[in-house]
Amino acid sequence: MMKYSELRKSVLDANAALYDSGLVISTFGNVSAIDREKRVVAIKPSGFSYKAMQVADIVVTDLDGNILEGTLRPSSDLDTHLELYKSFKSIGAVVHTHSFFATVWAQSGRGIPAMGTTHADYFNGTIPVTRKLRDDEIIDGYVRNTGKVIVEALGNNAPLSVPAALVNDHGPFCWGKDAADAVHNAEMLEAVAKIAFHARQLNQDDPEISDALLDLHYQRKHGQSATYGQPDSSK
Ligand SMILES: O=C(CO)[C@@H](O)[C@@H](O)COP(=O)(O)O
Repeated sequence: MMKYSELRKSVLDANAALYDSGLVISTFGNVSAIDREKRVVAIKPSGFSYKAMQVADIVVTDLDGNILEGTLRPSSDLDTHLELYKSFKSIGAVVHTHSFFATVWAQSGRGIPAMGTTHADYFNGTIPVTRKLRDDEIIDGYVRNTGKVIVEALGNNAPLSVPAALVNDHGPFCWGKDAADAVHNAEMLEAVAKIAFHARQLNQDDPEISDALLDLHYQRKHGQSATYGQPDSSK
């Protein structure tokens, strides 16, 4: 009997959605989600085929990483996911990918500046890149402190206002209020990373958008629930 079947199913579905998005190849990347009331996290098993994954393969741990349900080894990024949940109280899920353009920015050691409204619709400012992790932070077969450098890089930004960071030498981590939101943010990150890469190729001096335009797009949003001008029913 699986005690955390609903959480595990939501994480299985999000990992499947991540694979279907094309943002991950092979077994790169991972998705987890947290149940803050039960104080548990469900995460993808390490190195496991997305196509073959079943609910019973999703690993459940406590917030210290102790396995509570599941027989497989949890993702090698579990410590990073747990650190983000402990530091960012407003998030419900974490996604890691090696998506092409976001990873290009991460490996270049540069954050993605807000150069257009597409960026501003989802990220309220520069998407930060972390410092490089040092060789002495490689301990017992793991790169430690990845979560710590993400939290440092985000600085004073509210986690859900800039729901992504680029880990230097590695790749992007994204998060959201739930697993579907986190996967969507990973998709938007890759779209924005690709636009910014090519914009910079055309114009090295491409300035960032104004604070006013950033604020308009980030705060206003768009769509039926947007807060700008009400539909003119008189037309
Ligand atoms: O970079 C790697 C593996 O080399 C990890 O960040 C990730 O992409 C995949 O690791 P897991 O399969 O989740 O353990």
